[in-house]
Amino acid sequence: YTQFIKQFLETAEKHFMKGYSVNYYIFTDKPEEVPSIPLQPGHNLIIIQSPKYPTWQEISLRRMEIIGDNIKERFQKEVDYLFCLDIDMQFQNHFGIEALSELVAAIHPGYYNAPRNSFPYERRPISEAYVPADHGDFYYGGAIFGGLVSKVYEFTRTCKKGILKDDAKGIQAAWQEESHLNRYFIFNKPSKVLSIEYLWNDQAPKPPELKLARFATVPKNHKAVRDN
Ligand SMILES: CC(=O)N[C@H]1[C@@H](OP(=O)(O)OP(=O)(O)OC[C@H]2O[C@@H](n3ccc(=O)[nH]c3=O)[C@H](O)[C@@H]2O)O[C@H](CO)[C@H](O)[C@@H]1O
Ligand SMILES: [Mn+2]
Repeated sequence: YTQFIKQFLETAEKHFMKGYSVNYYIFTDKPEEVPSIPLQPGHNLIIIQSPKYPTWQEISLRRMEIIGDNIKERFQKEVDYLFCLDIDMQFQNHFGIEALSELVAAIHPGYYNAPRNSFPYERRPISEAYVPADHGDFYYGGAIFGGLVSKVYEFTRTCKKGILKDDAKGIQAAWQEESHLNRYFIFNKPSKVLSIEYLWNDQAPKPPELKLARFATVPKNHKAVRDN
């Protein structure tokens, strides 16, 4: 996934939080593969060495734990707000402080127009990510969440605990950490819900109601980038 960093950072420099100070924290097990990109004054790139996990599902799941640990160790001293983002993404238009709030989630582009009973929430009651059939308002994407550092901390800690409990039972939620995220936001409402402009799937045709995308997926060859 290090191949996605260049485009992510170059487009972030054009569109993300322009005029504000920004720290980019890149989590990777391959620090030597992080390209050096010229950054604006007041912008910093910090590489955080992370363990290698055997499957893409575990890498994605473990983000909750890694982000939480790092909030405690350093982010809370260094920043006010955090956005936690997938790397296989690019910025395409302005993405600024209008997106900030105490706790922020984004509607998943695949389900913004879908009936609730089609949302891929975790449906097994044995899982900590379980969502009963009569619950849920939106289906959120796992590729972006954020907010005040303290709120993101609480959120990542709760998800991590749920993930570990599931692990002890030998199960993994339907969409890994995205399932735990969705469960959390049903019972702890985000103070801001971002529309599909802020999380768009660029491989899908744009519906007429979407005039522009701000943050969108980059196509990836699953076989080439994933170990499993
Ligand atoms: C658009 C969107 O909502 N995407 C979500 C979706 O699939 P995606 O297909 O977008 O998941 P993905 O393959 O992008 O993995 C999630 C993220 O984990 C990181 N990563 C993953 C594998 C790896 O070998 N190295 C690495 O760094 C990387 O930042 C990547 O962007 O479902 C996943 C469930 O687990 C996550 O919730 C994603 O956020
Ligand atoms: Mn992704």
